[in-house]
Amino acid sequence: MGTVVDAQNMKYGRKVIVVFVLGGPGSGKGTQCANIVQHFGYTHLSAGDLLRAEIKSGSENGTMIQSMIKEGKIVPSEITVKLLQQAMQESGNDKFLIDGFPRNEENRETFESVTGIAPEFVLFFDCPEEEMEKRLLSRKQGREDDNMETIRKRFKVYMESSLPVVEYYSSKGNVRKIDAVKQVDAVFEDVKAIFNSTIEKVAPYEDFPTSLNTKMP
Ligand SMILES: Nc1ncnc2c1ncn2[C@@H]1O[C@H](COP(=O)(O)OP(=O)(O)O)[C@@H](O)[C@H]1O
Ligand SMILES: Nc1ccn([C@@H]2O[C@H](COP(=O)(O)OP(=O)(O)O)[C@@H](O)[C@H]2O)c(=O)n1
Ligand SMILES: [Mg+2]
Repeated sequence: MGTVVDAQNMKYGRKVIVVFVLGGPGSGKGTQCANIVQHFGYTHLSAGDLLRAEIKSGSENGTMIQSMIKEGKIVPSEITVKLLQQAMQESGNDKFLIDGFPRNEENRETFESVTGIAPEFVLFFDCPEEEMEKRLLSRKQGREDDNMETIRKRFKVYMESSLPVVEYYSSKGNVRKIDAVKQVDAVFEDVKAIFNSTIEKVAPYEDFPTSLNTKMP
């Protein structure tokens, strides 16, 4: 029998592992998530990417989401949690990196109450604002929010609304903090050490390639 946490995290007939990946805009969340996927077999779900896909799909909420992103505001949790839940269900995987979420208390509470899932831990990329600003201004992904005016607003929202979420998990001893100002490879060395020591004691992804796309009975 599982522990209380196991029972809470039982979803779709299997135990679900969620790692929240947090850090300021431009701290390197997406970059490191791509590396973690390769090495540890997680499914990467970026809340921002899901919201941008929702805009592109022409959904009824698209216009509202687009204007909120342009203003650096946090989209109502009801929308974001629904998109995350759908993506988790469709993935067929049971290990998720949830990137850029929860970004405020409302995100955190809604996810917790709707899914009943508690994160295994929070991976927190700690990076000075001037480095994040430099990275965002040279990120060439054609994003409407990577301009100085919106970046300032995003930094303000990050300080006022997102950092308190990190503090919440920190007070529960559930945050793994990474020095994100280093080069990509050096950051990944630190990330790997965390995943190797925290979760992957059992076996690395490469040893069980067939287990990933099958739903457990
Ligand atoms: N450690 C790093 N050093 C320098 N540039 C980085 C580093 N990590 C990511 N980048 C670059 O900075 C930009 C923002 O990275 P990204 O992973 O998109 O951050 P986030 O998802 O946190 O906003 C991208 O252009 C990326 O290539
Ligand atoms: N949980 C979330 C995540 C992102 N977003 C919106 O999407 C924008 C971009 O988020 P992102 O995670 O892709 O941005 P980065 O931190 O990767 O630069 C945010 O500034 C918010 O406007 C949101 O409303 N709620
Ligand atoms: Mg990102």
